[in-house]
Amino acid sequence: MTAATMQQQALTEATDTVSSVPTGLFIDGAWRSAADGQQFSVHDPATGDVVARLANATPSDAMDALDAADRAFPSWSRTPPRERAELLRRTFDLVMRDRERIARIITLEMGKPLRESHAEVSYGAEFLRWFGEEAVRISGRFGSLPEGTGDMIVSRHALGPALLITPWNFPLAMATRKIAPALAAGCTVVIKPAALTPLTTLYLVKLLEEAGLPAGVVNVIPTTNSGGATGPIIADSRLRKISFTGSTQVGRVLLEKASANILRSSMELGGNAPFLVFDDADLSRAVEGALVAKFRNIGQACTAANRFIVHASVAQEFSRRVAEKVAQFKLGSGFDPDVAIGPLIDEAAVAGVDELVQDALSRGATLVTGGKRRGGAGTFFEPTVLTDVARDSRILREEIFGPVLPIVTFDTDDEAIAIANDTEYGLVGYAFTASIERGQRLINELQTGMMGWNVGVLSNAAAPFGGVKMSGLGREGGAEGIDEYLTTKYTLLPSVSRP
Ligand SMILES: O=CCCC(=O)O
Repeated sequence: MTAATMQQQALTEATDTVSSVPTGLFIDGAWRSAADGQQFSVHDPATGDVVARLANATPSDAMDALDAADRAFPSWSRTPPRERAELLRRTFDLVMRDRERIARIITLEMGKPLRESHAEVSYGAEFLRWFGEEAVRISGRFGSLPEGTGDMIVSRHALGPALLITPWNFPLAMATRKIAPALAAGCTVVIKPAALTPLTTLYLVKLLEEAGLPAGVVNVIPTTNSGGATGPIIADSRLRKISFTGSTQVGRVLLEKASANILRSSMELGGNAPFLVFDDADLSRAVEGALVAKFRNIGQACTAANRFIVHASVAQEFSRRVAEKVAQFKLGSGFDPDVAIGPLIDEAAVAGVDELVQDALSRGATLVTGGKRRGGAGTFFEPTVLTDVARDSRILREEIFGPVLPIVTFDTDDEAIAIANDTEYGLVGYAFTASIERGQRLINELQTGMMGWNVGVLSNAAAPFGGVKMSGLGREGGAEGIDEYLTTKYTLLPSVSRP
């Protein structure tokens, strides 16, 4: 079969799959249309075509969702952890059963190449399995006061109803990374998926329903009126937790709103990841790492390497090898099996990336490959490599969120670390060096929540994902992920004399 035939067949299958995605809101265990009957459209970014029309949740729907989550909380938080775990495990099995369908939905609504959508399904499903396993390991402790006058019990409890706001770039994984720990902890949720990519979440909720989800435990409110729908929920004192993944700008607004009721808040915000290549690095491994750290998800990941900081003695060779590979990347529909770079999510994304490239060029950067948007239908930007990027270029300060790889050089370790830390963000850093001492120094001195040492991708359900500085608050995944949905209670009782 030719690539074109395979692409057409995959697109047809995806369109068929979308017809099995519910188009309503899911509130209190039932699918329904929006209170005012309004709908909105979801588009395929590769063609601009409308792929679905969905109910557009109103503020009144949103409050119904919170009511349902609040009503369900007492019973769900007392449901035995093993039962909560088994619901998550059954959902994991159903996601794996339907992985082909889910991958197609992701590519159709978000644009990434189908093989990357498959990788997202595996990655996203793991949060269901991992937190199912964590649900039965929520523990406290017992101790005595140092004075011997009392005994203390430290217990942990589900926080209450949680609002989860997810982004468009990993429509499955960002939903499971929040829903799974919340449910494992005993919290109930209202989830608002990104209006650009709500189909994957709706399909996931259909699977949760099939797995036996009790009414009200998960409620979904796709909407184009994000602030209008979530504002009243955040202002309601029954809500006890907010978890958001998205831009620092929006995170700051949500934190301000959340401060009114002193809400427990998890914020997974922007990044500006440095990618350091030292003179002792294995260059083949560094090039391989650079390609995945930059071009995974078409560069649209908060973890995407944003600034390539390369030792002057290897910069020319590194740039040559990277550019040679990038120039071969095929740009096109994610359903084409040969495509490495799909469309950006929308017009605004293309315009934003273009502006950053133009700014860098105007300050003297050299364009090695790519550099412009592709004409015709869809929102495509060529995979691009820039060298000699001036330090004051916007592209080194702002999150690119697109397939552009800018390279700067350094001479000393001190200089490399200073450049890497010269940002308000601190999500992840990548470092390629064979030196253990240098790696250890970087662990201590890179101002980030995560570090990839000789690897270009590090996301995993078992790992605590999160940042420092303006990259956010809290951790998702790992043993730490469930803590975000639990509160700690200390109880003191008089000590009794023990033998
Ligand atoms: O874009 C944010 C999430 C990226 C990831 O989980 O690897």
